[in-house]
Amino acid sequence: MASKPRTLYEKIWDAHVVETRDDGTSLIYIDRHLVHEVTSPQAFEALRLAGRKVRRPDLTLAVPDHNLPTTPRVDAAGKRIPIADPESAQQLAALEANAPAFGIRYIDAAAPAQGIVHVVGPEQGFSLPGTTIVCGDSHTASHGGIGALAFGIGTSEVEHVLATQTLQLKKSKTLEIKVTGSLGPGVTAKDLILHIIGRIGAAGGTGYVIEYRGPVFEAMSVEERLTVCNMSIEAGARAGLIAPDETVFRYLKGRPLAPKGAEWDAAIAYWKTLRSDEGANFDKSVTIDAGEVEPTVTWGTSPEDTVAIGGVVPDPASFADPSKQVAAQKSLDYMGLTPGQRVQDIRVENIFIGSCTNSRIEDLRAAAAVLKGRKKAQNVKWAIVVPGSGLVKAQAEEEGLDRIFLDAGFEWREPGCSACLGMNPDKVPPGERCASTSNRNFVGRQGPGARTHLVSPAMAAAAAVAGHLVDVRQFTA
Ligand SMILES: CC(C)[C@H](C(=O)O)[C@@H](O)C(=O)O
Ligand code: SF4
Repeated sequence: MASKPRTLYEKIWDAHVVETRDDGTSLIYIDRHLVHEVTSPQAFEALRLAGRKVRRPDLTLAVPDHNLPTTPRVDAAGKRIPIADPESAQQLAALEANAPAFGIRYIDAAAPAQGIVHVVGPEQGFSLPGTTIVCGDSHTASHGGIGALAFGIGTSEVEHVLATQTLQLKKSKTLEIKVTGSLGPGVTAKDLILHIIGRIGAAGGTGYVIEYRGPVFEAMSVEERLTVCNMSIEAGARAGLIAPDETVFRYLKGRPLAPKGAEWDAAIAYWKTLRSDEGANFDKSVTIDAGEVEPTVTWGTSPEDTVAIGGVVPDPASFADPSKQVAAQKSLDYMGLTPGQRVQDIRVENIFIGSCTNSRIEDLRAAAAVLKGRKKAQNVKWAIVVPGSGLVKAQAEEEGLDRIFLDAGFEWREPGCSACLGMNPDKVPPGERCASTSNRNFVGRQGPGARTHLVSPAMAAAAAVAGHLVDVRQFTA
């Protein structure tokens, strides 16, 4: 008898179940564990107190990213410049000490391969198709872009994975997001995922693992797929997945930690089986026409508060749900916006190009293509580009992108999370606006009182030149 058709999620899940208990929870084997400085100190401390070791240090990779200032990390003499903020300095010191003490592979803050953990994983070939990947970080969903079942966990779970290489989990439901047609010129993966979240809502994916399906995703580069899956968590989903294909295999081949030789051939043979079977059943399915997607921005304080660039700030009364009406009014008050205001009239004083959503080489190329030969507007006080990793930075410099950014009036920084969240010195001042390529526009996310508009890299670059949110297609037409 033919076996029941399974979704990609079910295939990866089945391959990792160690045991399932009567209450429906399962013990899942974890293939890869990424560790950063913010959510790991207590986990290591607990192991130390219990006298336990890390079960599989070889499957664990640590790299600092959140708290590091993006200013130079070594002085002219090659000496490390200490971090001024005591808490950040302490967390970095803890990771620097814990990694060698527990035998874990560590990428130093000043090493060329350092970067945002979700940029580093795929880049090093640590994140692989069909693996289970966890990290004490919600945007671990990113790695779904290479076909891994990847999701964020809490600090106590970080400890559990370090100690046992397993995790207790309940199986998620499956949500198919099918995108038909193709994206128009100037419309990017970021616009698409913002549009999707606008459609299904910030809780639309709660309880689900999303699989993104259709020709649009098949045509995407790995970088674009990572952008899409990165924001699955902003739709409330546990994880996001795109079936791995030749594009992914080509991307991974030869990466430092990817399999080699016969192991590579065996891996490819397995990875080719990683797609949802014909007739596999999803618990829910949503279809979106790519042709309807415009360059998209957010107007409020939830990633679901999206609007096409040609649109207007919505009237809270226009929402059917009374609680959404209240939330929208609060958002508008915080954002300093009025209903009916044209989105293109919203002036911005800050531009942030970076974060695990949009700091890979293609993102920087897209922004530089708009900025080439142009300058940021007078009213834009602060514009920074923060490459996702040292390798991205080096590649961009080789291509001369740094010159384009600097000539346009941008700062060119060291890799890290930067202004994506206010945990390091890169902050947007209170009451000011930022066109940001990051993934969260929450109250205070980029600093107390900061007002965030989420956009694609090309849209951020266009806003820098115009001094207000603007349709990038005016620049590229
Ligand atoms: C600090 C970290 C735990 C947090 C996360 O889990 O996502 C951060 O990366 C974020 O983006 O808000
Ligand atoms: S770049 Fe932003 S979203 Fe990504 S891990 Fe860092 S803080 Fe979280």
